[in-house]
Amino acid sequence: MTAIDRLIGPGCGCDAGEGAGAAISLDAALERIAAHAAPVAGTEALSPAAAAGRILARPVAARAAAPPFDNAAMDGYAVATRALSGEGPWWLAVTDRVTAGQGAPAPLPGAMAARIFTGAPIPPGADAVVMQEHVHREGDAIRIDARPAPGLNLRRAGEDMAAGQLVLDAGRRLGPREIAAAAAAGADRLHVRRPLRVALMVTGDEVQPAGVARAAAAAIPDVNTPMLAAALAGPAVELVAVAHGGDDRAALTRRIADLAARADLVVTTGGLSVGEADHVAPALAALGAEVCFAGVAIKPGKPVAFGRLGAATWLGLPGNPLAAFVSWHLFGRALLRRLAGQTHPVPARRHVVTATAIHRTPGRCEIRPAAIAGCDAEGREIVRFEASTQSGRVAGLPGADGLMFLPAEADHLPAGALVEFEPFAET
Ligand SMILES: Nc1nc2c(c(=O)[nH]1)N[C@H]1C(S)=C(S)[C@@H](COP(=O)(O)OP(=O)(O)OC[C@H]3O[C@@H](n4cnc5c(N)ncnc54)[C@H](O)[C@@H]3O)O[C@H]1N2
Ligand code: MOO
Repeated sequence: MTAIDRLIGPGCGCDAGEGAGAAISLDAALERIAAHAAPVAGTEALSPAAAAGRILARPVAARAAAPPFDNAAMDGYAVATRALSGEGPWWLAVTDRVTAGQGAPAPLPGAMAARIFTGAPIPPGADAVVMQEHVHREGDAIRIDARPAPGLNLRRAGEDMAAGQLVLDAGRRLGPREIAAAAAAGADRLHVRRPLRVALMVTGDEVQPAGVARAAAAAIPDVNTPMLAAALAGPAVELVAVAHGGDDRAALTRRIADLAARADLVVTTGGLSVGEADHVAPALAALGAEVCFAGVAIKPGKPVAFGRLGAATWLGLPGNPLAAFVSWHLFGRALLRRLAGQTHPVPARRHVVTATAIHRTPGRCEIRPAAIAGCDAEGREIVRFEASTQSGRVAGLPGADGLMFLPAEADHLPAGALVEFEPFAET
């Protein structure tokens, strides 16, 4: 009998035999998230600046060529190279002054020059800009000693983007790089997904806000609420509720039902294990949740669970803070991306080598915080880490650069073993 009675309800489509038994693999769990979480409906149109951090719902194509007209790449003098006859030096009268932002300049008559500034439109007839440092100016004339090549210091219309060119696919998270491209494409409105409504609930009577916990016997400071609120902070998420569920099962059940009615995603921590005081799974069962997995063969994070509760999605993280952190990193972020419609691939894991030997109990894929500590003689990154994984300890997290993955079957890995590593940097 599993902790959750109604594993894999109708419509979920998961493999009931596998899901209801032992913990499934990390990859199988990620596949179930991909298969059973769908992007939420609802989009809005925002200016590029206001869309920062949101997920693009429609592709962006260039409204016009970028740059829109030929313009100067340097401050200097626009000239017509074909009008420079014979050998230099050439003396040219300066007939015009063209600044960035002014209207269309007059055509350049033959062997003359126009003073021009970076970004200013190139006068018709000119085909090169000579930098002012390469010109000798006397009064209203300039002397050029070396023949400029046609196209010198010119930025041609459309050389960055052609009109109509696809610049961004739907599903991209809009960071500074994407917003730069969208703005250059002339987009004044970007269609983005509405923010995801997320409710967060930690459980356990012993878990209290830090100030309360200091004063109370047998209480511990709540790590998971601030940690997950920080992980969720950002324009693509609206944190609609931050709740604390106590160890009263009926009250907890009502609270979860309330959160599920208000949120696209309910994230709980704790109460997932097998003790009588672990009430989250029974509460979910009482509410008729469809559970796609409950238990993944990873360490830490084994009890992590995922399913649906009415129209909401539920992610149950273990209470131990490192287990909650790791399972959020692996599954929470994948689930958020999926619900938010973010389809652009995130950077893949890379390979690194271990600084020291590892002895461990095989069985679960182990995910251990690790810090990059330099490179070996072959240029491979070396990682350092603590001697064992303790799912209640988080003191080492600030010193880590990412998570390393130790294969489930490995009981001994020598120093210098090749392992997978996923950096913490935004993915
Ligand atoms: N008999 C068994 N016991 C346990 C098993 C098992 O298979 N059989 N699994 C262990 C594993 S692995 C984990 S991980 C934990 C997960 O337990 P829960 O998800 O039910 O979490 P809790 O029991 O509620 O809490 C565990 C631990 O974490 C502390 N905690 C909880 N919430 C917070 C918070 N917000 N901030 C800081 N610390 C928190 C809590 O006080 C407990 O010490 O179960 C093992 N047991
Ligand atoms: O799976 Mo638990 O998260 O090891 O402590």
